[in-house]
Amino acid sequence: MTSRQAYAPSLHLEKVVVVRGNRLVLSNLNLDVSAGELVWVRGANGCGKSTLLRVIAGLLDAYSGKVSAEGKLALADENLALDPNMTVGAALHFWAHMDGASLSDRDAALAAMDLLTLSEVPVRYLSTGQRKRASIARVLASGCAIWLLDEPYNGLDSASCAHLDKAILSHIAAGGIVMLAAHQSPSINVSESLVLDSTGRSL
Ligand SMILES: Nc1ncnc2c1ncn2[C@@H]1O[C@H](COP(=O)(O)OP(=O)(O)OP(=O)(O)O)[C@@H](O)[C@H]1O
Repeated sequence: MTSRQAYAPSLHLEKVVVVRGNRLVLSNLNLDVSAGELVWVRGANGCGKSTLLRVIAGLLDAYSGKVSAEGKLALADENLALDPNMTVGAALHFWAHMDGASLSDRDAALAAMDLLTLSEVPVRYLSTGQRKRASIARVLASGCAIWLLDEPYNGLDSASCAHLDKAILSHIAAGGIVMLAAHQSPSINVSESLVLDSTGRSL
């Protein structure tokens, strides 16, 4: 988290219900997350982990209930929001600029995800793991207080997993919030584990 955040971030979900297609995906979900917390969202395929992050990010509407966030949010999911025809450095700078972040924030994010040597490479040439690292770097460069990371470890080698762990630890130590959806237990300590069951309830 950067010094631009002048107040403590928080997330609050109250009786959130989400319907997708004709299916109840999240059912009466309550959640409170405070500054400095890492929440691991887990559960079986299709239980609603990605849906939850997208609802918090404001990309999907809840059918009912309340979602409120103090602080700016950044989401990294399977959709790579980087222009394939730009270089990695330019694509990340574009988003950092949109988020009100600086070139040095972008450079710090590139360094954190070990992408400096790929800065001049077009996004379309990246391998799967490199694309994932670039997607995470976009969140790191955003300066947002609340990170929503959907399966961020998928496709990463062990060195990149360690880079990501370090970035998450540093973000929560600085008072940020991380919501992390993953099937595997993160190797760093989580503050809370939110387990969704197949009917979208938290266990
Ligand atoms: N666009 C959509 N329209 C209708 N239903 C959808 C849509 N997208 C997802 N769903 C359904 O919503 C449910 C939750 O999907 P979601 O992607 O949130 O699950 P998940 O827990 O992230 O799964 P996984 O572990 O496989 O990534 C699934 O039953 C899925 O089929």
